Amino acid sequence: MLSLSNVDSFYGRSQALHDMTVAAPEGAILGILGRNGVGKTTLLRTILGLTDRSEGQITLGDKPIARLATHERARAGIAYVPQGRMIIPDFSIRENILMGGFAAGGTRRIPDIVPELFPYLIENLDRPGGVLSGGQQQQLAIARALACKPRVLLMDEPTEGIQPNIVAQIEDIIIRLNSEFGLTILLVEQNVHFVRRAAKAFAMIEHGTAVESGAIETLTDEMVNKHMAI
Ligand SMILES: Nc1ncnc2c1ncn2[C@@H]1O[C@H](COP(=O)(O)OP(=O)(O)OP(=O)(O)O)[C@@H](O)[C@H]1O
Repeated sequence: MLSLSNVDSFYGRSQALHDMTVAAPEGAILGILGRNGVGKTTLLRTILGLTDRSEGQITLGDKPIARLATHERARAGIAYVPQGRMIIPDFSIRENILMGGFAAGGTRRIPDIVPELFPYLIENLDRPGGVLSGGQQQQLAIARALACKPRVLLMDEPTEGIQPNIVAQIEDIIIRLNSEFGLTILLVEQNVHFVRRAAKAFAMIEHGTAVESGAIETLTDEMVNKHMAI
C-alpha cells in the first residue's frame, strides 16, 4: 500500500496540493481523475520528492518515505512513467531502458519482463529512441521504469497523444503489469471508461485535494460530470 496522509506540496511559494489524503491498495490500480491543472501530475511528483517542498506523511508499506531523497524513493520501489514520456531521442532504445536501472542503483541489465511485454523494443535495441512512434515511445518509457524493478508504478496519462488503434495495446499492457506481474499502479488518466475497466479504486482531484475517493464501483456518473466536465 502506498498512501499519502494530509500532504501539502509547493512550487516555490505556490501551494499545489492541499491536505491530500489518498491510498493505493497493494497490488491494485488506483485511478487518479480530475480536470487539467488540478494537481494530478503534482501528486505523482510529490510521491517522488520532485516538487520544491512537501509536508505530511507518505508511506510505502509501513515505511515512511516523505523525508527520503528521490533516488532513495526509487530504491524503495517506486518508478515513474512521466507525461510526455521523456525519452532521450539521441540515446538508443537500450540506453533509454538502462537509464531506469541507474535511477534505482540496480543492475545494469534489461529486466526479463521487457522481452515478454515489448518484443519490438528487444528486436530494435540499437535504434535511437527519437525515431519511435508515440506508442513505441510509451512502451520504452514503461520499459525504462521497469528497469528499476519497482513495486509501484506512477503513470501519468500513458495513453495521451497515442494513435487510437494503439491505445488499446497500451491499456492491455497496463492491465497485465498489474494482474500478471502484481505491480501497484497509480494511474493518472482522462479516459474514465479505461479507469473503470482497470482500476480497483479511484481518487477524484479538485484544487489540489482528493474530493472523492473509494472503490471503483462507487465512482458515479454524477461525480464524473461534476468534477471532469469542462
Ligand atoms: N513547475 C511548476 N511550477 C509552478 N507551478 C506549477 C508547476 N507545475 C505545475 N504547477 C501548477 O500546479 C498546479 C497543478 O498542476 P498539475 O500539472 O499537477 O495538474 P494536472 O492535474 O496534472 O494537469 P494536467 O492534466 O494539465 O497535466 C497548476 O496550477 C499548475 O499551474
